[in-house]
Amino acid sequence: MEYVIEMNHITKVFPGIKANDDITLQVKKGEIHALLGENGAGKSTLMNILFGLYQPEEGEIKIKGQAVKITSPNVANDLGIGMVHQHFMLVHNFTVTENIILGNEPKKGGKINIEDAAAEIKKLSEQYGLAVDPYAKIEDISVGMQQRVEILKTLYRGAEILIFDEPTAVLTPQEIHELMNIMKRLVQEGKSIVLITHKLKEIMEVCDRCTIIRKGKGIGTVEIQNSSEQELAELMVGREVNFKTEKSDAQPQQDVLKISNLVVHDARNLPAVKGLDLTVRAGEIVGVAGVDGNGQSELIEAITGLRKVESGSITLNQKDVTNWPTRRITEEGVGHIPQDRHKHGLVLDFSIGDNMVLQTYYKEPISRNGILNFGKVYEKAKALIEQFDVRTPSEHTPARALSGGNQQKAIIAREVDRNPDLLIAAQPTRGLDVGAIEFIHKKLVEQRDKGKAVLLLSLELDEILNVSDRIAVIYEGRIVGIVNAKETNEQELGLLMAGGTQGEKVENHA
Ligand SMILES: Nc1ncnc2c1ncn2[C@@H]1O[C@H](COP(=O)(O)OP(=O)(O)OP(=O)(O)O)[C@@H](O)[C@H]1O
Repeated sequence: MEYVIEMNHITKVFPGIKANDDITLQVKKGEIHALLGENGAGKSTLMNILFGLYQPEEGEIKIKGQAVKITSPNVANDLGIGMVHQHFMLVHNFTVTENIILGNEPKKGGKINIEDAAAEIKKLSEQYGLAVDPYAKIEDISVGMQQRVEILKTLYRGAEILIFDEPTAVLTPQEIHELMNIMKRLVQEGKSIVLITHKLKEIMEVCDRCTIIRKGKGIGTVEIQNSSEQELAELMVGREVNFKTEKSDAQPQQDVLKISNLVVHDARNLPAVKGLDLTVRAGEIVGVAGVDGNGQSELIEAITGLRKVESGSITLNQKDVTNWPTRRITEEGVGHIPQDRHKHGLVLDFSIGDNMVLQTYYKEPISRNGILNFGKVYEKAKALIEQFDVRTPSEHTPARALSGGNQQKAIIAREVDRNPDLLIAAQPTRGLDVGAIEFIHKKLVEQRDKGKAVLLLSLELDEILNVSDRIAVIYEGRIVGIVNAKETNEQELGLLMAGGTQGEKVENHA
């Protein structure tokens, strides 16, 4: 059998951790090969080695049977390896074409020839079903289209092997569906794909084989047609995983959050939240379901004091907190697991310990008489790392060096530990592995059972249905329906999310 990629017995050590410990990955030509593992298992490290960003301490790499040394991404490109990163690397005020040819410009008489490039891009986009407008500016196109530009960039450079690093984490369900079709088309046309994803459904849908790694070690490779979601989850985590969150019926009490007729503008100063009403009570989890871009981000930013409220009101425990500064809102009892963990969740250059006390560093017992007690900071951090299973060499490690999923666990640890009256969780499990998702869902339910109010925002309907007690559907900046989670299903929610009207059996608590 011809392998396009052979990574044999790869070992890579970082200070304090063996990120890859004798891992072997063999990818056949024309297959979609999944790389699966818990957060911090070492998937990105292995792919960064393949793309020339890191050098392994041990092991060999063969591309199409030839032993190679991939010393930089340029060498990887020359070997026909392309990488579609999770965080896109595009210049926002350049056009699609300008981005694709950047560093690889076709020249005619010393001048860059944009027309030729655009024609070539059009040809590639038709061949692989990657709809883009070559002359559109990146800042004006959707996230899904930006990703297609990243894919085209690799194809334009002649990639035969494409690495996708959690490509669906940032996409809407519709865009995910399109991406799955694009991947199928790419392999039909002879390309080979390595797909890093935590979503087992996606693996079952498009992949041929799957290599599993656990804590830096290779566990094995399975044929997808002979496997199941349950088996993959168990191989990855090393124990049985429960996909369904166990919980008793909610016992809701008094109103904690009450939002009335709220109007909030977006970054372009256009109305994004347009007269929204919503109540979350102590002892319940309210899920907000909706297609991305219907005012969810602006709603959370308004509640947490990150964005101005134009009109309407937000009350917390009967106190009007509309347009209060963020710190006062936090002190009033709001915890926030933000959507964008890099922008609003962590200071990446601070240690994980320092990040654990971002909102409490100036208070007792972390500080006394204005003096920070580092012993207390690290004692607290150590306890949270242990309790929330944050995989890090130590509490002194900079947040930046943690894997994406472990950064998220650190934020959740900090926010849940403060035991806020209202916990806002926005996409709390994005990028997390199934074992960690199970754990986080349990934590949300625990908060609820302690009599706290939980507001969950998620684009994953599975998550909304699994965790919430009531579900509020947001559409064009308003709550268009509130349903009991036990009495609804994906179809009904999908209809409401698309602006449909609410059926008879819907209760109304807004
Ligand atoms: N540049 C680095 N310096 C130090 N440690 C690192 C570095 N990059 C990764 N690590 C560590 O290596 C381990 C593997 O990380 P890696 O990012 O490969 O995991 P992953 O499987 O991709 O995780 P996730 O699914 O959460 O993205 C982690 O413990 C991480 O903290």
